[in-house]
Amino acid sequence: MSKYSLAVDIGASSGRLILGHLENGKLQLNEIHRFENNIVQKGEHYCWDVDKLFNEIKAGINKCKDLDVKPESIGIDTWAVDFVLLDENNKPLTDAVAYRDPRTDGMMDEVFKIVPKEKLYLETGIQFQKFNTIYQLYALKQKSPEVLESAKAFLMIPEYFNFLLTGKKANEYTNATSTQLVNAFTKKWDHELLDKLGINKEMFQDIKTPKTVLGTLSEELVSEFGFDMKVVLPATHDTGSAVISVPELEDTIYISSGTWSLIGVENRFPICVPKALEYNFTNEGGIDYRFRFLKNIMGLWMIQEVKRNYNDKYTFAELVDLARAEKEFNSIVNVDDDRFLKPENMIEEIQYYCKETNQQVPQTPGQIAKCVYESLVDSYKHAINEIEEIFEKTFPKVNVIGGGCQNEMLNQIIADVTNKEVIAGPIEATAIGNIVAQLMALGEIKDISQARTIIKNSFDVKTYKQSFVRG
Ligand SMILES: Nc1ncnc2c1ncn2[C@@H]1O[C@H](COP(=O)(O)OP(=O)(O)O)[C@@H](O)[C@H]1O
Ligand SMILES: C[C@H](O)[C@H](O)[C@@H](O)C(=O)COP(=O)(O)O
Ligand SMILES: [Mg+2]
Repeated sequence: MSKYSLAVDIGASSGRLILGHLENGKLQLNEIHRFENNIVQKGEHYCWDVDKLFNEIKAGINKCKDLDVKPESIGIDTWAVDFVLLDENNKPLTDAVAYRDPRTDGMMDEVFKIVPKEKLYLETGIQFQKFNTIYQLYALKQKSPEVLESAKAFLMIPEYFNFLLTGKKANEYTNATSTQLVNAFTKKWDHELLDKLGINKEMFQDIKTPKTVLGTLSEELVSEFGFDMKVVLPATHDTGSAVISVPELEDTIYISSGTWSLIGVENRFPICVPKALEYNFTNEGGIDYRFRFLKNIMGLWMIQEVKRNYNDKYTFAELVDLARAEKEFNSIVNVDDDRFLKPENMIEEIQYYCKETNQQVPQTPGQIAKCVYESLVDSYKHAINEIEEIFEKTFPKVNVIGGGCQNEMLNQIIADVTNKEVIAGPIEATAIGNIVAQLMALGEIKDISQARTIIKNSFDVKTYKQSFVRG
Protein backbone atom coordinates (compact mmCIF):
# COMPACT_ATOMS: atom_id res chain seq x y z
CA MET A 1 0.00 0.00 0.00
CA SER A 2 1.32 3.50 -0.83
CA LYS A 3 2.19 6.15 1.64
CA TYR A 4 -0.56 8.37 3.08
CA SER A 5 -0.55 12.10 2.42
CA LEU A 6 -2.71 14.54 4.37
CA ALA A 7 -4.25 17.52 2.56
CA VAL A 8 -5.37 20.58 4.48
CA ASP A 9 -7.68 22.59 2.21
CA ILE A 10 -9.10 25.76 3.72
CA GLY A 11 -11.42 27.82 1.53
CA ALA A 12 -13.18 31.03 2.43
CA SER A 13 -16.23 29.17 3.75
CA SER A 14 -14.95 25.81 4.96
CA GLY A 15 -11.86 23.78 5.74
CA ARG A 16 -11.20 20.08 5.54
CA LEU A 17 -8.40 17.57 6.23
CA ILE A 18 -8.41 14.65 3.82
CA LEU A 19 -6.12 11.62 3.85
CA GLY A 20 -5.15 10.23 0.45
CA HIS A 21 -3.24 7.16 -0.70
CA LEU A 22 -2.96 5.01 -3.83
CA GLU A 23 -4.54 1.54 -3.93
CA ASN A 24 -4.73 -0.56 -7.09
CA GLY A 25 -3.91 2.49 -9.20
CA LYS A 26 -6.73 4.58 -7.74
CA LEU A 27 -6.62 7.46 -5.28
CA GLN A 28 -8.49 6.64 -2.09
CA LEU A 29 -9.69 9.58 0.03
CA ASN A 30 -10.77 9.73 3.66
CA GLU A 31 -12.10 13.02 5.00
CA ILE A 32 -11.08 13.03 8.66
CA HIS A 33 -11.98 16.57 9.74
CA ARG A 34 -14.17 19.41 8.47
CA PHE A 35 -14.82 22.85 9.96
CA GLU A 36 -16.41 26.17 9.06
CA ASN A 37 -14.37 29.18 8.11
CA ASN A 38 -15.63 32.74 7.98
CA ILE A 39 -14.58 36.32 8.23
CA VAL A 40 -14.64 37.79 11.75
CA GLN A 41 -14.59 41.43 12.87
CA LYS A 42 -11.43 42.22 14.85
CA GLY A 43 -11.14 45.87 15.80
CA GLU A 44 -11.79 47.95 12.69
CA HIS A 45 -11.03 45.17 10.20
CA TYR A 46 -12.57 42.05 8.74
CA CYS A 47 -10.11 39.25 9.56
CA TRP A 48 -9.50 35.51 9.47
CA ASP A 49 -9.20 33.74 12.83
CA VAL A 50 -5.88 32.08 12.02
CA ASP A 51 -5.45 30.86 15.60
CA LYS A 52 -8.76 29.00 15.37
CA LEU A 53 -7.82 27.65 11.94
CA PHE A 54 -4.44 26.37 13.16
CA ASN A 55 -6.16 24.68 16.11
CA GLU A 56 -8.51 22.99 13.61
CA ILE A 57 -5.48 21.80 11.62
CA LYS A 58 -3.96 20.31 14.78
CA ALA A 59 -7.31 18.76 15.77
CA GLY A 60 -7.48 17.09 12.37
CA ILE A 61 -3.91 15.79 12.57
CA ASN A 62 -4.65 14.35 16.02
CA LYS A 63 -7.54 12.35 14.50
CA CYS A 64 -4.93 10.35 12.56
CA LYS A 65 -4.01 8.69 15.85
CA ASP A 66 -7.60 7.45 16.26
CA LEU A 67 -7.33 6.00 12.75
CA ASP A 68 -3.92 4.50 13.48
CA VAL A 69 -2.56 6.27 10.41
CA LYS A 70 0.76 8.11 10.35
CA PRO A 71 0.78 10.18 7.15
CA GLU A 72 4.16 10.46 5.42
CA SER A 73 3.42 14.07 4.47
CA ILE A 74 1.10 17.03 4.97
CA GLY A 75 0.35 19.93 2.61
CA ILE A 76 -1.67 23.09 3.23
CA ASP A 77 -3.61 25.18 0.69
CA THR A 78 -5.94 28.12 1.27
CA TRP A 79 -7.47 31.12 -0.49
CA ALA A 80 -5.09 33.59 -2.06
CA VAL A 81 -3.81 37.16 -1.57
CA ASP A 82 -3.98 37.37 2.23
CA PHE A 83 -0.92 37.27 4.49
CA VAL A 84 0.68 37.62 7.91
CA LEU A 85 3.67 39.89 8.67
CA LEU A 86 6.09 38.62 11.34
CA ASP A 87 8.31 40.88 13.44
CA GLU A 88 11.91 40.15 14.49
CA ASN A 89 10.61 37.78 17.18
CA ASN A 90 8.53 35.86 14.62
CA LYS A 91 5.30 37.24 16.08
CA PRO A 92 2.45 38.52 13.87
CA LEU A 93 2.45 42.32 13.70
CA THR A 94 -1.29 42.53 12.99
CA ASP A 95 -4.37 40.35 12.69
CA ALA A 96 -4.73 38.44 9.41
CA VAL A 97 -6.90 40.95 7.56
CA ALA A 98 -9.32 39.41 5.03
CA TYR A 99 -9.45 40.38 1.37
CA ARG A 100 -13.04 41.62 1.70
CA ASP A 101 -11.90 44.34 4.15
CA PRO A 102 -12.51 47.88 2.79
CA ARG A 103 -8.94 49.02 3.65
CA THR A 104 -8.02 48.64 -0.04
CA ASP A 105 -10.78 50.95 -1.27
CA GLY A 106 -9.17 53.44 -3.65
CA MET A 107 -5.71 51.87 -3.39
CA MET A 108 -5.63 50.60 -6.98
CA ASP A 109 -5.84 54.15 -8.31
CA GLU A 110 -3.14 55.27 -5.87
CA VAL A 111 -0.82 52.52 -7.17
CA PHE A 112 -1.61 53.41 -10.80
CA LYS A 113 -0.26 56.92 -10.11
CA ILE A 114 3.12 55.24 -9.53
CA VAL A 115 2.94 52.28 -11.92
CA PRO A 116 0.61 52.55 -14.94
CA LYS A 117 -2.07 49.84 -15.04
CA GLU A 118 -0.93 48.61 -18.45
CA LYS A 119 2.69 48.25 -17.30
CA LEU A 120 1.61 46.40 -14.15
CA TYR A 121 -0.37 43.96 -16.26
CA LEU A 122 2.37 43.43 -18.85
CA GLU A 123 4.86 42.60 -16.08
CA THR A 124 2.68 40.51 -13.77
CA GLY A 125 -0.21 39.32 -15.96
CA ILE A 126 -2.46 39.41 -12.90
CA GLN A 127 -6.12 40.50 -12.92
CA PHE A 128 -7.09 43.76 -11.23
CA GLN A 129 -8.95 42.87 -8.07
CA LYS A 130 -9.08 45.61 -5.44
CA PHE A 131 -8.06 43.10 -2.76
CA ASN A 132 -4.83 41.92 -4.39
CA THR A 133 -1.91 41.81 -1.95
CA ILE A 134 -0.19 44.71 -3.69
CA TYR A 135 -3.09 47.01 -2.73
CA GLN A 136 -3.32 45.59 0.79
CA LEU A 137 0.39 46.33 1.36
CA TYR A 138 0.05 49.78 -0.18
CA ALA A 139 -2.88 50.50 2.14
CA LEU A 140 -0.69 49.42 5.09
CA LYS A 141 2.10 51.72 3.86
CA GLN A 142 -0.33 54.62 3.68
CA LYS A 143 -2.15 54.04 6.97
CA SER A 144 0.29 52.09 9.19
CA PRO A 145 3.83 52.57 7.80
CA GLU A 146 5.35 51.50 11.11
CA VAL A 147 3.93 48.00 10.59
CA LEU A 148 5.70 47.58 7.26
CA GLU A 149 8.92 49.01 8.70
CA SER A 150 8.86 46.42 11.52
CA ALA A 151 8.04 43.48 9.24
CA LYS A 152 10.84 40.92 8.90
CA ALA A 153 8.83 38.19 7.13
CA PHE A 154 5.91 38.22 4.68
CA LEU A 155 4.05 34.90 4.78
CA MET A 156 0.83 34.13 2.98
CA ILE A 157 -1.79 32.20 4.93
CA PRO A 158 -0.67 28.62 4.06
CA GLU A 159 2.95 29.67 4.58
CA TYR A 160 2.16 31.02 8.02
CA PHE A 161 0.66 27.66 8.98
CA ASN A 162 3.74 25.93 7.50
CA PHE A 163 5.91 28.19 9.70
CA LEU A 164 3.88 27.21 12.79
CA LEU A 165 4.38 23.53 11.86
CA THR A 166 8.09 23.64 10.96
CA GLY A 167 9.65 26.97 11.96
CA LYS A 168 10.61 27.44 8.31
CA LYS A 169 9.69 30.46 6.18
CA ALA A 170 9.15 30.24 2.45
CA ASN A 171 6.80 31.73 -0.12
CA GLU A 172 5.20 29.37 -2.62
CA TYR A 173 4.99 30.26 -6.32
CA THR A 174 1.30 29.71 -7.20
CA ASN A 175 0.08 31.79 -4.27
CA ALA A 176 2.85 34.39 -4.67
CA THR A 177 1.61 35.15 -8.18
CA SER A 178 -1.81 36.12 -6.78
CA THR A 179 -0.14 39.07 -4.97
CA GLN A 180 0.44 40.91 -8.31
CA LEU A 181 4.04 41.39 -7.10
CA VAL A 182 5.68 38.52 -9.03
CA ASN A 183 7.03 39.04 -12.55
CA ALA A 184 5.25 36.59 -14.87
CA PHE A 185 8.42 36.03 -16.89
CA THR A 186 11.19 35.89 -14.25
CA LYS A 187 8.80 34.20 -11.79
CA LYS A 188 10.53 36.14 -9.02
CA TRP A 189 9.43 38.94 -6.72
CA ASP A 190 9.46 42.14 -8.81
CA HIS A 191 11.98 44.15 -6.80
CA GLU A 192 11.78 47.17 -9.13
CA LEU A 193 8.00 47.31 -8.54
CA LEU A 194 8.43 46.93 -4.76
CA ASP A 195 11.04 49.71 -4.71
CA LYS A 196 8.75 52.03 -6.70
CA LEU A 197 5.95 51.39 -4.20
CA GLY A 198 8.30 51.81 -1.22
CA ILE A 199 7.55 48.33 0.12
CA ASN A 200 10.57 46.70 1.79
CA LYS A 201 11.55 43.80 -0.41
CA GLU A 202 13.68 42.17 2.32
CA MET A 203 10.60 40.73 4.09
CA PHE A 204 9.73 38.53 1.11
CA GLN A 205 11.02 34.97 1.26
CA ASP A 206 12.55 32.81 -1.46
CA ILE A 207 9.86 31.53 -3.80
CA LYS A 208 9.61 27.73 -3.78
CA THR A 209 7.59 25.66 -6.25
CA PRO A 210 4.96 23.00 -5.63
CA LYS A 211 6.33 19.54 -4.69
CA THR A 212 9.06 21.13 -2.53
CA VAL A 213 9.63 19.37 0.80
CA LEU A 214 9.84 22.37 3.15
CA GLY A 215 10.90 20.44 6.25
CA THR A 216 9.48 18.31 9.06
CA LEU A 217 7.45 19.07 12.18
CA SER A 218 8.89 20.90 15.17
CA GLU A 219 9.90 18.68 18.11
CA GLU A 220 7.02 20.12 20.15
CA LEU A 221 4.47 19.04 17.54
CA VAL A 222 6.03 15.60 17.03
CA SER A 223 5.59 15.14 20.75
CA GLU A 224 1.97 16.38 20.59
CA PHE A 225 0.95 14.26 17.57
CA GLY A 226 3.09 11.22 18.34
CA PHE A 227 4.57 11.14 14.85
CA ASP A 228 6.54 13.30 12.41
CA MET A 229 5.61 14.23 8.85
CA LYS A 230 7.27 15.86 5.86
CA VAL A 231 5.69 19.27 5.24
CA VAL A 232 5.32 19.48 1.47
CA LEU A 233 4.33 22.57 -0.54
CA PRO A 234 1.39 21.67 -2.79
CA ALA A 235 0.07 24.43 -5.03
CA THR A 236 -0.71 26.37 -1.86
CA HIS A 237 -3.19 28.63 -3.68
CA ASP A 238 -6.30 26.47 -3.41
CA THR A 239 -7.38 27.13 -6.98
CA GLY A 240 -3.90 26.11 -8.12
CA SER A 241 -4.46 22.74 -6.47
CA ALA A 242 -8.02 22.47 -7.77
CA VAL A 243 -6.98 22.96 -11.41
CA ILE A 244 -4.56 20.02 -11.12
CA SER A 245 -7.61 17.80 -10.55
CA VAL A 246 -9.58 18.75 -13.67
CA PRO A 247 -10.20 15.22 -14.97
CA GLU A 248 -9.49 16.13 -18.58
CA LEU A 249 -6.37 15.44 -20.58
CA GLU A 250 -7.23 17.81 -23.46
CA ASP A 251 -7.59 21.58 -23.28
CA THR A 252 -10.80 22.43 -21.48
CA ILE A 253 -12.58 25.25 -19.68
CA TYR A 254 -12.89 24.73 -15.94
CA ILE A 255 -14.95 26.44 -13.27
CA SER A 256 -13.51 26.00 -9.80
CA SER A 257 -16.83 26.46 -8.03
CA GLY A 258 -16.74 27.39 -4.34
CA THR A 259 -16.96 30.69 -2.52
CA TRP A 260 -15.58 32.11 -5.76
CA SER A 261 -16.18 30.87 -9.28
CA LEU A 262 -12.78 30.79 -10.99
CA ILE A 263 -13.36 30.24 -14.71
CA GLY A 264 -10.50 29.67 -17.13
CA VAL A 265 -8.13 27.37 -18.93
CA GLU A 266 -4.64 26.01 -18.28
CA ASN A 267 -1.88 27.46 -20.47
CA ARG A 268 1.86 27.03 -20.89
CA PHE A 269 2.70 30.76 -21.09
CA PRO A 270 1.22 34.04 -19.78
CA ILE A 271 -1.26 35.87 -22.04
CA CYS A 272 -0.99 39.62 -21.40
CA VAL A 273 -2.49 40.88 -24.66
CA PRO A 274 -4.70 44.01 -24.60
CA LYS A 275 -7.90 41.93 -24.86
CA ALA A 276 -6.89 39.90 -21.79
CA LEU A 277 -6.37 43.17 -19.91
CA GLU A 278 -9.65 44.60 -21.22
CA TYR A 279 -11.53 41.50 -20.08
CA ASN A 280 -9.52 41.42 -16.80
CA PHE A 281 -8.18 37.88 -17.07
CA THR A 282 -5.35 36.73 -14.83
CA ASN A 283 -2.28 34.52 -15.36
CA GLU A 284 -1.89 32.97 -11.93
CA GLY A 285 0.96 30.49 -11.55
CA GLY A 286 0.28 26.78 -11.69
CA ILE A 287 2.18 23.59 -10.97
CA ASP A 288 5.28 22.97 -13.16
CA TYR A 289 5.25 26.69 -14.08
CA ARG A 290 1.99 26.31 -16.01
CA PHE A 291 -0.41 29.25 -15.99
CA ARG A 292 -4.03 29.51 -14.88
CA PHE A 293 -5.56 31.90 -17.39
CA LEU A 294 -8.78 32.67 -15.54
CA LYS A 295 -11.02 35.30 -14.04
CA ASN A 296 -12.78 35.62 -10.70
CA ILE A 297 -16.55 35.59 -10.79
CA MET A 298 -18.32 36.48 -7.54
CA GLY A 299 -19.30 32.87 -7.02
CA LEU A 300 -21.38 31.00 -4.46
CA TRP A 301 -20.39 33.60 -1.86
CA MET A 302 -23.65 35.21 -2.86
CA ILE A 303 -25.77 32.19 -1.93
CA GLN A 304 -23.68 31.69 1.22
CA GLU A 305 -24.64 35.22 2.27
CA VAL A 306 -28.30 34.63 1.26
CA LYS A 307 -28.29 31.50 3.42
CA ARG A 308 -26.83 33.52 6.31
CA ASN A 309 -29.39 36.30 5.78
CA TYR A 310 -32.10 33.66 6.24
CA ASN A 311 -30.37 32.63 9.51
CA ASP A 312 -29.41 29.28 7.95
CA LYS A 313 -33.07 28.27 7.80
CA TYR A 314 -32.41 26.53 4.48
CA THR A 315 -29.64 24.14 3.43
CA PHE A 316 -27.89 24.73 0.13
CA ALA A 317 -29.82 21.77 -1.32
CA GLU A 318 -33.14 23.27 -0.14
CA LEU A 319 -32.30 26.62 -1.71
CA VAL A 320 -31.69 24.81 -5.00
CA ASP A 321 -35.06 23.06 -4.75
CA LEU A 322 -36.81 26.36 -3.97
CA ALA A 323 -35.07 27.99 -6.95
CA ARG A 324 -36.06 25.13 -9.24
CA ALA A 325 -39.73 25.77 -8.41
CA GLU A 326 -39.57 29.41 -9.55
CA LYS A 327 -40.17 28.71 -13.25
CA GLU A 328 -41.36 32.22 -14.22
CA PHE A 329 -38.83 34.40 -12.39
CA ASN A 330 -36.03 35.69 -14.64
CA SER A 331 -34.37 38.79 -13.18
CA ILE A 332 -30.59 38.97 -13.55
CA VAL A 333 -27.95 40.96 -11.65
CA ASN A 334 -24.34 41.74 -12.58
CA VAL A 335 -22.70 39.44 -10.02
CA ASP A 336 -19.31 41.05 -10.59
CA ASP A 337 -20.46 44.48 -9.40
CA ASP A 338 -18.35 45.45 -6.36
CA ARG A 339 -21.62 46.03 -4.46
CA PHE A 340 -21.86 42.25 -3.98
CA LEU A 341 -18.32 41.87 -2.59
CA LYS A 342 -19.37 42.52 1.04
CA PRO A 343 -22.87 44.04 1.28
CA GLU A 344 -24.56 44.55 4.63
CA ASN A 345 -27.39 42.28 3.44
CA MET A 346 -27.02 40.29 0.22
CA ILE A 347 -30.78 39.73 -0.22
CA GLU A 348 -31.49 43.45 0.00
CA GLU A 349 -28.57 44.30 -2.31
CA ILE A 350 -29.97 41.92 -4.94
CA GLN A 351 -33.43 43.46 -4.51
CA TYR A 352 -32.05 47.02 -4.81
CA TYR A 353 -30.23 46.07 -8.01
CA CYS A 354 -33.36 44.58 -9.59
CA LYS A 355 -35.42 47.64 -8.60
CA GLU A 356 -32.76 50.02 -10.00
CA THR A 357 -32.77 48.11 -13.29
CA ASN A 358 -36.57 47.97 -13.53
CA GLN A 359 -36.70 44.20 -13.21
CA GLN A 360 -39.09 42.09 -11.15
CA VAL A 361 -37.81 42.31 -7.57
CA PRO A 362 -37.23 38.83 -6.08
CA GLN A 363 -39.20 38.30 -2.87
CA THR A 364 -39.20 34.60 -2.02
CA PRO A 365 -36.11 32.52 -1.07
CA GLY A 366 -36.59 30.60 -4.32
CA GLN A 367 -36.65 33.77 -6.42
CA ILE A 368 -33.55 35.11 -4.65
CA ALA A 369 -31.69 31.83 -5.14
CA LYS A 370 -32.74 31.51 -8.77
CA CYS A 371 -31.60 35.07 -9.42
CA VAL A 372 -28.17 34.21 -7.99
CA TYR A 373 -27.77 31.03 -10.02
CA GLU A 374 -29.06 32.49 -13.32
CA SER A 375 -26.89 35.59 -12.80
CA LEU A 376 -23.77 33.53 -12.14
CA VAL A 377 -24.31 31.60 -15.36
CA ASP A 378 -24.86 34.86 -17.24
CA SER A 379 -21.38 35.91 -16.10
CA TYR A 380 -19.94 32.46 -16.90
CA LYS A 381 -21.34 32.75 -20.43
CA HIS A 382 -19.65 36.11 -21.00
CA ALA A 383 -16.34 34.80 -19.65
CA ILE A 384 -16.52 31.74 -21.91
CA ASN A 385 -17.18 33.94 -24.93
CA GLU A 386 -14.15 36.08 -23.96
CA ILE A 387 -11.92 33.02 -23.52
CA GLU A 388 -12.94 31.64 -26.92
CA GLU A 389 -12.34 35.05 -28.52
CA ILE A 390 -8.82 35.28 -27.06
CA PHE A 391 -7.89 31.66 -27.83
CA GLU A 392 -9.64 31.81 -31.24
CA LYS A 393 -11.11 28.39 -30.64
CA THR A 394 -14.28 26.76 -29.34
CA PHE A 395 -14.09 24.64 -26.20
CA PRO A 396 -16.75 21.90 -26.33
CA LYS A 397 -16.77 21.14 -22.60
CA VAL A 398 -16.90 22.92 -19.22
CA ASN A 399 -15.54 21.09 -16.18
CA VAL A 400 -17.14 22.21 -12.91
CA ILE A 401 -15.07 21.20 -9.87
CA GLY A 402 -15.34 21.99 -6.16
CA GLY A 403 -18.27 22.11 -3.77
CA GLY A 404 -20.42 23.98 -6.24
CA CYS A 405 -20.42 21.02 -8.65
CA GLN A 406 -23.05 19.50 -6.34
CA ASN A 407 -25.52 22.14 -7.53
CA GLU A 408 -27.29 20.16 -10.25
CA MET A 409 -29.56 23.06 -11.19
CA LEU A 410 -26.55 25.33 -11.74
CA ASN A 411 -24.81 22.66 -13.82
CA GLN A 412 -27.90 22.24 -15.99
CA ILE A 413 -28.32 26.00 -16.50
CA ILE A 414 -24.65 26.18 -17.61
CA ALA A 415 -25.31 23.41 -20.17
CA ASP A 416 -28.55 25.04 -21.37
CA VAL A 417 -27.13 28.57 -21.67
CA THR A 418 -23.75 27.65 -23.22
CA ASN A 419 -24.83 24.55 -25.19
CA LYS A 420 -21.64 22.88 -23.95
CA GLU A 421 -21.18 19.53 -22.26
CA VAL A 422 -20.85 20.16 -18.52
CA ILE A 423 -18.82 17.65 -16.53
CA ALA A 424 -19.32 17.97 -12.78
CA GLY A 425 -16.72 16.71 -10.32
CA PRO A 426 -14.68 15.95 -8.36
CA ILE A 427 -16.15 17.81 -5.40
CA GLU A 428 -12.90 17.83 -3.41
CA ALA A 429 -10.77 18.82 -6.40
CA THR A 430 -8.59 21.13 -4.33
CA ALA A 431 -7.69 18.50 -1.74
CA ILE A 432 -7.09 15.95 -4.52
CA GLY A 433 -4.69 18.31 -6.30
CA ASN A 434 -2.99 18.96 -2.97
CA ILE A 435 -2.56 15.22 -2.33
CA VAL A 436 -1.21 14.32 -5.78
CA ALA A 437 1.39 17.09 -5.50
CA GLN A 438 2.54 15.52 -2.22
CA LEU A 439 2.56 12.04 -3.75
CA MET A 440 4.67 13.39 -6.62
CA ALA A 441 7.09 14.85 -4.06
CA LEU A 442 7.23 11.44 -2.35
CA GLY A 443 7.87 9.68 -5.66
CA GLU A 444 4.55 7.80 -5.55
CA ILE A 445 3.30 9.53 -8.72
CA LYS A 446 5.62 10.33 -11.63
CA ASP A 447 4.18 13.54 -13.07
CA ILE A 448 1.02 15.60 -13.61
CA SER A 449 0.00 13.54 -16.63
CA GLN A 450 0.00 10.35 -14.58
CA ALA A 451 -1.72 12.22 -11.74
CA ARG A 452 -4.56 13.34 -14.02
CA THR A 453 -4.99 9.82 -15.40
CA ILE A 454 -5.22 8.45 -11.85
CA ILE A 455 -7.74 11.19 -10.92
CA LYS A 456 -9.84 10.47 -14.03
CA ASN A 457 -9.91 6.77 -13.11
CA SER A 458 -10.60 7.38 -9.42
CA PHE A 459 -13.58 9.74 -9.27
CA ASP A 460 -17.00 9.62 -10.89
CA VAL A 461 -18.25 12.69 -12.69
CA LYS A 462 -21.76 13.61 -13.85
CA THR A 463 -22.44 14.95 -17.34
CA TYR A 464 -25.06 17.54 -18.35
CA LYS A 465 -26.15 18.45 -21.87
CA GLN A 466 -28.44 21.17 -23.20
CA SER A 467 -32.02 20.20 -22.35
CA PHE A 468 -33.64 23.04 -24.29
CA VAL A 469 -32.52 26.03 -26.34
CA ARG A 470 -32.57 29.17 -24.20
CA GLY A 471 -33.41 32.56 -25.70
N1 LIG B 1 -25.59 19.81 -1.48
C1 LIG B 1 -25.31 20.93 -2.14
N2 LIG B 1 -26.14 21.40 -3.10
C2 LIG B 1 -25.85 22.54 -3.76
N3 LIG B 1 -24.77 23.30 -3.53
C3 LIG B 1 -23.91 22.87 -2.58
C4 LIG B 1 -24.12 21.68 -1.84
N4 LIG B 1 -23.08 21.53 -0.97
C5 LIG B 1 -22.26 22.59 -1.16
N5 LIG B 1 -22.76 23.39 -2.12
C6 LIG B 1 -22.17 24.63 -2.62
O1 LIG B 1 -20.74 24.52 -2.49
C7 LIG B 1 -20.24 25.73 -1.91
C8 LIG B 1 -18.99 25.43 -1.10
O2 LIG B 1 -18.01 24.94 -2.01
P1 LIG B 1 -16.50 24.72 -1.44
O3 LIG B 1 -15.69 24.32 -2.61
O4 LIG B 1 -16.54 23.85 -0.25
O5 LIG B 1 -16.19 26.21 -0.98
P2 LIG B 1 -14.83 26.84 -0.36
O6 LIG B 1 -13.71 25.94 -0.71
O7 LIG B 1 -14.76 28.18 -1.04
O8 LIG B 1 -15.07 27.00 1.10
C9 LIG B 1 -21.36 26.24 -1.03
O9 LIG B 1 -21.27 27.65 -0.93
C10 LIG B 1 -22.62 25.81 -1.77
O10 LIG B 1 -23.11 26.84 -2.60
C1 LIG C 1 -9.27 36.14 -3.24
C2 LIG C 1 -8.92 35.12 -4.28
O1 LIG C 1 -9.30 35.56 -5.55
C3 LIG C 1 -9.58 33.81 -3.94
O2 LIG C 1 -8.78 33.25 -2.92
C4 LIG C 1 -9.61 32.81 -5.08
O3 LIG C 1 -8.39 32.87 -5.82
C5 LIG C 1 -9.77 31.46 -4.51
O4 LIG C 1 -8.87 30.67 -4.56
C6 LIG C 1 -11.06 31.15 -3.83
O5 LIG C 1 -11.09 29.82 -3.32
P1 LIG C 1 -12.40 29.41 -2.49
O6 LIG C 1 -12.22 27.94 -2.23
O7 LIG C 1 -12.39 30.24 -1.23
O8 LIG C 1 -13.57 29.72 -3.38
MG1 LIG D 1 -12.17 25.98 -1.98
